[in-house]
Amino acid sequence: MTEILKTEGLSRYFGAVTAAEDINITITEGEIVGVIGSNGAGKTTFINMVTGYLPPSSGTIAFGGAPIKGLGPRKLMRKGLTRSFQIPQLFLELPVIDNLAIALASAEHNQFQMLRPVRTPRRLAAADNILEQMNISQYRDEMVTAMPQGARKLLDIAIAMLGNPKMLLLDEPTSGVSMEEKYTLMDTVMEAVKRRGLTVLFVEHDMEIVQRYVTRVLAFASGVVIKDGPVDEVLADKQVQELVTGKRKKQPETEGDA
Ligand SMILES: Nc1ncnc2c1ncn2[C@@H]1O[C@H](COP(=O)(O)OP(=O)(O)OP(=O)(O)O)[C@@H](O)[C@H]1O
Repeated sequence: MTEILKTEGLSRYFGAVTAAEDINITITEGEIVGVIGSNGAGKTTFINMVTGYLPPSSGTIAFGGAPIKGLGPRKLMRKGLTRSFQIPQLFLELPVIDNLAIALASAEHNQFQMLRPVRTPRRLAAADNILEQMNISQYRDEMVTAMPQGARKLLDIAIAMLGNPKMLLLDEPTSGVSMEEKYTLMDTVMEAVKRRGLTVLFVEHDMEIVQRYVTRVLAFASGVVIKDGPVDEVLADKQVQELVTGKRKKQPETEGDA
């Protein structure tokens, strides 16, 4: 199995706050990995460091065997590492098709070049293709504001998939999405992911979604990975149930405890 992402000793501090500390993980090609943890556990900090949005305080990151620490999001995108956001980063007052064409244009050029046409036939073809795969072609010429939340999430993930990445990091793909829309959204994303053979790491608070779509889980608490393993094993872990899923209450210490 080929290693695609490896972090060693990855840490990030904000003054006295330890947002992430000594994260050592290795992900192999084709894995679908869930990242779980309570609020403030360090999940987004970890994703931000890996995708070039936040410089680590220390540690190393390798993608496809090459060091990537210090590279910005755009360079990482060109190497095949992309992401989506908890709150979709979209131009709300532009048509869906233009959001895709602009994303492609800005990924292709070092600086967004205002005088070049954005809607080229090649970009439109790529955009139409991904809209179809994500089942949102019906919104092609609508403003983003006309889309329900689930469809906006799909558009944001479609943008992340545009440049044919090798690995996709999704920050809470189902947050803000209604119960009825959640499974349809995840089925659509996973079908596109499997068709393209992508490796995926996604942050998720909903344990039903985690159980249904991932094979491996990283559980974060207080900036540290407390458990990394197969989904059933991690979700059954006592410490994970106490600190992350809330399935088990932490037992009060008795007098005899040191
Ligand atoms: N820019 C920042 N400045 C200061 N502290 C920060 C900053 N970003 C994150 N933190 C702190 O780092 C810790 C980890 O935050 P992070 O956002 O990574 O957690 P999270 O697991 O993604 O939480 P959530 O599930 O709420 O999104 C928290 O204590 C948070 O307050």
